[in-house]
Amino acid sequence: MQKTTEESKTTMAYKPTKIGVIGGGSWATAIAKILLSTQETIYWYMRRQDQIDEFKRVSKNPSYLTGLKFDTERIFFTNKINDLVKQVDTIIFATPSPFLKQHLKKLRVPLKDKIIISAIKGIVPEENLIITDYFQQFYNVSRENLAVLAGPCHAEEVALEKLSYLTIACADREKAKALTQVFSNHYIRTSTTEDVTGIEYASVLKNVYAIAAGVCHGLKYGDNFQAVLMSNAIQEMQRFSSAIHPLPRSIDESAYLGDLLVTGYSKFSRNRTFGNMIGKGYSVKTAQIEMEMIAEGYYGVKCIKEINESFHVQMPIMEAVYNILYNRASPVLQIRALTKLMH
Ligand SMILES: NC(=O)C1=CN([C@@H]2O[C@H](COP(=O)(O)OP(=O)(O)OC[C@H]3O[C@@H](n4cnc5c(N)ncnc54)[C@H](OP(=O)(O)O)[C@@H]3O)[C@@H](O)[C@H]2O)C=CC1
Ligand SMILES: O=C(CO)COP(=O)(O)O
Repeated sequence: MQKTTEESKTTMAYKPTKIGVIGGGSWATAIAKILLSTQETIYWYMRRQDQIDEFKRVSKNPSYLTGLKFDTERIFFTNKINDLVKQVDTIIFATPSPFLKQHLKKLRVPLKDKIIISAIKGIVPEENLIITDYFQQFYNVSRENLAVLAGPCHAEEVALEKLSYLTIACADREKAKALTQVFSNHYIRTSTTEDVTGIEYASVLKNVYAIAAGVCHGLKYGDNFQAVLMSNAIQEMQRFSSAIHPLPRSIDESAYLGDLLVTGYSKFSRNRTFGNMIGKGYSVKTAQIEMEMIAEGYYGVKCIKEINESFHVQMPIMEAVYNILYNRASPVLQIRALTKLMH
């Protein structure tokens, strides 16, 4: 009897072997590169067959991280989400949040027995749910089978193999540990945490604060003010996280503060770039069209604003970004008002 229990424990231990990536943008491409350093083969869903055909022809993603060469013999591409889900035990979602439902709409294969990893730093619009809550409520995936990939890590630096640190958040420590093996190589170090919810909200908020940093830069505020803005941003993040998911956490760890800093300061940040354009006088629409990539904070700020209507956390930076992006408020006046609240 004892032996049977031990045996079943062994067979139940999670070992990711068939891993699928969902998404065709920069982050999905960087994740695929990391995975191919630890796995023989991967499965990869992209929405457009023409992109897949071109990828196979030139051995590169034709639109994102175009300097990266791939051994396409080791990649099973598909533009049919069901085909990918059927094949794999572990699925990494790396699409921008506003398009997630568009892909899931076509799904007929159940997800409940898969390990789902969200690499998305956004919230599902309309439902206003963080990604793990969405999969739990709408796809019946248990907490233990849901993980988040977080940390300060720009796809462009992964492409260049610059040393980066990732964090896997999962309620099940053993699964998190198993996943660190998948995401660790000579330029990526990976650690674990159980604060799934806190990390997800922090990953959304840092995008909003990076937009604020960009707006200020575009308005010609200097590094001195940006440092004050970032200090106030981490306090705002701490207040919100404590209200929405009270848990002892060290907000100065790299998945929270580190990600805020890299997104607020890096030239690679889409959110900062977007904010910078707004500060320089571009309209929201024009900035979005010119960027050609997705600034998640644009969508995130609306969701956080709506969620915060039930929590009433004092969030002046988030409010200023919301007013600029959704109420056509003047960036000059909004940031000037914000400077009076910073300390
Ligand atoms: N880039 C990074 O360094 C990091 C990004 N992330 C997160 O990863 C997620 C994905 O971002 P990222 O890879 O940067 O995004 P990108 O801006 O690089 O890629 C955009 C993706 O969205 C798709 N897309 C664009 N328009 C539409 C549309 N109308 N309908 C459906 N799909 C569309 C594109 O598909 P197509 O090419 O077919 O148009 C492409 O796959 C985000 O949540 C982001 O916060 C997290 C960590 C790092
Ligand atoms: O999350 C990121 C870095 O950790 C990417 O941020 P951007 O989407 O602003 O480029």
